[in-house]
Amino acid sequence: MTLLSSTYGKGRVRVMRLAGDGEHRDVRELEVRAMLTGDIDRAFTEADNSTTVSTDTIKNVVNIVAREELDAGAEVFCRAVAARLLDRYPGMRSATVSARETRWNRMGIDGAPHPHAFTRDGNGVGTAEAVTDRSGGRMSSGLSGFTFLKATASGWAGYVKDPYTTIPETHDRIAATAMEASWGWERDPADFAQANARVLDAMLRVFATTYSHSVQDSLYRMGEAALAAVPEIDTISLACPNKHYLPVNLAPFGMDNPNRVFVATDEPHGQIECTIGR
Ligand SMILES: O=c1[nH]c(=O)c2[nH]c(=O)[nH]c2[nH]1
Repeated sequence: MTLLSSTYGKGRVRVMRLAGDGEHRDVRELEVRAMLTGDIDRAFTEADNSTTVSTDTIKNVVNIVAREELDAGAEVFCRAVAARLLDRYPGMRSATVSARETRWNRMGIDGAPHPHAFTRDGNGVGTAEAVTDRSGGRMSSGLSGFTFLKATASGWAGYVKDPYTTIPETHDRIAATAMEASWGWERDPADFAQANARVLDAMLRVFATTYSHSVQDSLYRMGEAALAAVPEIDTISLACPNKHYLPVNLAPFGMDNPNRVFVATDEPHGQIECTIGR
């Protein structure tokens, strides 16, 4: 038998960092996963742990870097953890460190930002990943489970019709999704958080302001807009369920339903995915 590949590390390392002083605080909450490859195979094949760093130690490295990097955004934090693991453990070949961010929005009280009270942003989580080996690395950022809809200006028509087809064409429907998006950095932007916000703004502007011929059509044009808006990214991947809202048949009650009453469904759902580059 042959061990074809191996990796290991620590998942779901939950770490909250506080920056600021006195009354004023910034909060950054991440769930981190740190995975290593390298000189680790004999732990799998020979029951020999002599080159294996404990996953408990990997968790400790996450917390140590957290103490040192109180102000770093998720991307810079992931890269710092990956770099520390490779610096500290010469037997390791690569480190892949990813994070999911719980975003805390500063409360506004009497119209003013509160110095240390926050509400949790319920729409999706931010993601970041640093993949680092001894010749360099690559970073990506993203959003997971970001949910949005438009109530008209969306249709589905002109598709293959055959004896198996039952869905009617429509030029007016609800389009809704919970988006998984990630974009790759060709170079660092001046500010990751601001650049990420521009990626999202560009995508939502296209979604909201243009007619959607399909989820496919919207995703491609949203990705194009993100690439145009942020020159530092070189790819963007989008994966979107088409969360169907199906018109309810009210004819048995003598009522029409010109796209006013729908049943909200989670399953089955269309699943539309693409990756766009320059
Ligand atoms: O935007 C859509 N894309 C599809 O591929 C599809 N298929 C379907 O039944 N409805 C839709 N809507």
